[in-house]
Order: sequence, then structure tokens, then C-alpha cells
Amino acid sequence: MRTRVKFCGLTRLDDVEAAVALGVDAIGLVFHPASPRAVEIEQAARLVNALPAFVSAVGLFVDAEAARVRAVLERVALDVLQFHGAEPPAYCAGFARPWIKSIAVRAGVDLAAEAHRYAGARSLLFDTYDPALAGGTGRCFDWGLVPARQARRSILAGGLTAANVAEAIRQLRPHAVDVSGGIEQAKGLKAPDKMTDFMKGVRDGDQS
Ligand SMILES: O=C(O)c1ccccc1NCC(=O)[C@H](O)[C@H](O)COP(=O)(O)O
Repeated sequence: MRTRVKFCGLTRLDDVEAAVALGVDAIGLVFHPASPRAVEIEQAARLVNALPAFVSAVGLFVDAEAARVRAVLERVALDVLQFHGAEPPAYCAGFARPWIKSIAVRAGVDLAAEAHRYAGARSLLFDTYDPALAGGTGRCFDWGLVPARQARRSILAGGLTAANVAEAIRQLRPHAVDVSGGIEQAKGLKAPDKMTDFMKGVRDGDQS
């Protein structure tokens, strides 16, 4: 089975079109105002409206007020929600949308317990722990901390690049990979050559 790919933190129409042309499965839009990749609601609506069928739009939130998530959903046709804070399962399930929960992986985190707690999630997204950042760290975590059983339905994130994604896939065989900083020329601005190389890396991983 091929590894699904999500490009995250897109802010420009050109980048969305390039991502679609490369065959991504999903794009991620960051609705966390503190992020350098944050998008405004009308900007996000334009980006999502440029997507063809079968490419999913994922909206990222960090401990947002429920009213804020609802306000975004009224204007932006998001397919999936992705939560990067300390949101409890009942909150995540409260928007009538499929959802993903990000888990900051570090030694001592019980991923089986997190999977049990967030059993309503379509997938868990395993990302790098950083006490100062809710996501988009640009750094890898120790992939050895993810048991094979937990990896299977998961989305692997954190510091992935064209140089390491094939090896990450070979080691963990995740359902999907998620990248932001590894395909950028500057925060929020994607680099076409890095996007192309990343997709090649994914295909190499799938064949390994
Ligand atoms: O990208 C951000 O700035 C961000 C801010 C707050 C919460 C989540 C954020 N991004 C989440 C993502 O899904 C990233 O793709 C993921 O963390 C991987 O990022 P990177 O290590 O840069 O590839």
C-alpha cells in the first residue's frame, strides 16, 4: 500500500496547485494565530476552493475556542480537523467532522494509552515534542519510540525531508507522512523543488 502524503502549512495558491500536481492526498491549513504559517479565514477558503475532488483539506487548531472552529467551518470547506493542543476527546468529536489528534512523542509517553484515549480519531499524528511549539518544529523525534502496532494507522510528522522520508517509511510503515518545514524556502512559503524531491523520497520509501 502506498504511503499517503499531507503537505502542511500552505498559505499560497501556487503552492496548493503545485502540491496537487505532485499528487498529495491532503493539504493542511494552520488556524493557530501564533504560527508563522497561520492563514486568515478568507485566504483559507480560497485555497480550499482550488482543490479538486479527492484531495482533502485539513484544518489545524491549537486549543481553540469551539466558537472559533465553528466560525472557520462556516466559511472553509474543511474535510478533516487536526488538533495540536491538549484538546480532550469530547471536544475533538464535537464538530461533526473526522478528526486527527497530534501526539507529541517523547520518552515516557504511552502511545497505546493515547490511542485508547483518542479512539474516536481517524488517525493519531505523531510529532516532535517541543515545550515551546505546538507543531512545525522542523525536528525529528526518535522513531524507535513508536511501536509497529501504533505506527500502522498513524501519520508521521516532525522534521521530515526528502533526505529522510524514505528511511522513515522503511522503519515505521505509517499510513501517512506529514511535512511542513522540510518543503519550505521560508516559513509558510513552499519550495517547488523540495516538494518534488519529497514526493520522490516517499515513493522510494514505498519501494524499499
Ligand atoms: O506548522 C506550524 O507552524 C504549526 C503550529 C502550531 C501547530 C501545528 C503546526 N503545524 C503542524 C503540522 O502538521 C506540521 O506539518 C508538523 O508539525 C510537522 O512540521 P515540520 O516538523 O515542520 O515538518
